[in-house]
Amino acid sequence: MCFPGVEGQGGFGICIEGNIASGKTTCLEYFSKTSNLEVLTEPVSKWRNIQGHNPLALMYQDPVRWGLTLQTYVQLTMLDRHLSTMSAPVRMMERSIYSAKYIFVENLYRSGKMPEVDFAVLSEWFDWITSNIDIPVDLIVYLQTTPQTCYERLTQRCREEEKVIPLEYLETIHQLYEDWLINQMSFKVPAPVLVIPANHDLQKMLHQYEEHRGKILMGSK
Ligand SMILES: Nc1ncnc2c1ncn2[C@@H]1O[C@H](COP(=O)(O)OP(=O)(O)O)[C@@H](O)[C@H]1O
Ligand SMILES: Cc1cn([C@H]2C[C@H](O)[C@@H](COP(=O)(O)O)O2)c(=O)[nH]c1=O
Repeated sequence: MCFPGVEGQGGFGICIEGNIASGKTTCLEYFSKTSNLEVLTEPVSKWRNIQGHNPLALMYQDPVRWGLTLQTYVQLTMLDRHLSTMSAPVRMMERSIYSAKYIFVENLYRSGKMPEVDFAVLSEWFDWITSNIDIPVDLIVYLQTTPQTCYERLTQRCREEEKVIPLEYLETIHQLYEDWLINQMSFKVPAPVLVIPANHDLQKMLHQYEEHRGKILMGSK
């Protein structure tokens, strides 16, 4: 049994990856003005409100109790994003089901904040999904920042749930991303990776996006 994903729809799928507050949404906003390209932002609003509950806030308050709850919902909503019908030949999506598992679930588990049984359940779900459902990603764009830059941007963005995040948390997430996408020594990387240095100010970032536009969209031609 294998269900078709984006590829089955004949499209080209790009995932924008990076640490919390690295500038992914800003990047997507910029590319959203491109014709024949659809942009799918992360479903954070769903993670902040499922039938009146806020699993994102609960996870930050008590990760041991609520990590599984949040990550189960993240996995479902990411899968839903990957499998949704394409409205343009190129899709640019914020993060992926892969980073949810390889970065955030992995971090909860390794830091001792996710019980082994919760990790086992999530891992079996993830393995089942990725072996039975075609979730093709054609290109990963990694916005590479320092944790310090993200900390400053996160503080400036001031999302209520994230006020408890210390710099060390962003350092750990950063290292997990580097081991996955740069050193390629932790988990299988599902697509070629284009690295864009992303510590620069907004103007320079937009300039870089223009410079990289060809490389990002080329594979879709
Ligand atoms: N290059 C940049 N320089 C300074 N601030 C930025 C830059 N890119 C984004 N920001 C700001 O940083 C915060 C986080 O950016 P955002 O795009 O929401 O990141 P992400 O989607 O990766 O969490 C926002 O307040 C945004 O306006
Ligand atoms: C994918 C994923 C995200 N989160 C958390 C991390 C952040 O607080 C938000 C996402 O915001 P960003 O600015 O787009 O990075 O959600 C999480 O806890 N678990 C996950 O799998």
